[in-house]
Amino acid sequence: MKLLYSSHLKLKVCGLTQLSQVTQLINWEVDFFGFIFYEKSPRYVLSHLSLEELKGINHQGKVGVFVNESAETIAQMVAQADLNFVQLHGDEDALFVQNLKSLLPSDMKVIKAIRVGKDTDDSHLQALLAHHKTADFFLFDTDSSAFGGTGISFDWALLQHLEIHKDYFLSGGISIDHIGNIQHLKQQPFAIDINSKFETAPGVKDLDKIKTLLNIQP
Ligand SMILES: O=C(O)c1ccccc1N[C@@H]1O[C@H](COP(=O)(O)O)[C@@H](O)[C@H]1O
Repeated sequence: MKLLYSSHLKLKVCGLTQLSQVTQLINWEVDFFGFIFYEKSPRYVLSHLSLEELKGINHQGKVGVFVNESAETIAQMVAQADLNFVQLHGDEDALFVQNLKSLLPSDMKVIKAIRVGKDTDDSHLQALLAHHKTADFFLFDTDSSAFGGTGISFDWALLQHLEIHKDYFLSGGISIDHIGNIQHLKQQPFAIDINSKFETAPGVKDLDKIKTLLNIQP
């Protein structure tokens, strides 16, 4: 999929709840599909789709998003929905990730969300990255009491001073309006993660808007 100025930048569409939309996005060669397994989210996927329906989605980029869920439940959901990636969006620590990985298939990738708050500084962020060095990917998002899906961006300037040493997803209120600023980042994201800014209602994606994004030229 060609996105923005770079043919390497991948796209994750998160918070999906409708099979027809997933099918359309697969046809448009979107790379990753995020399903929220957090009951308090308005995008809680199991209110709309069964594990069987999720399993039936034929794609290698299925991401389950979990918030402070037990490792055993995550492993169960991974097996039953045939997920390819686990995104940990809560307060999970490195020990939790290690234990979780021991329960998951060996090719399973873990994305650790690093939530950036108003008072987060460089040294705190750098320490968090060091702590989570066993995760396969980082995902930077805005901190909030809802954990995610707020549509609020954090100050990307904070990333400029970090040594990230890992592929990362850029997230948090990403919209068409400021997406062009990504090109100024020192370490380019592996993927951008879009969610609430591309919706008509929580969990219902605005496919016209996503199409516009996919057609953006440098
Ligand atoms: O979308 C949610 O409801 C959600 C709830 C709890 C944790 C994560 C959630 N979504 C993730 O939040 C980010 C940012 O979303 P937004 O662009 O700010 O709306 C995205 O990575 C989703 O994976």
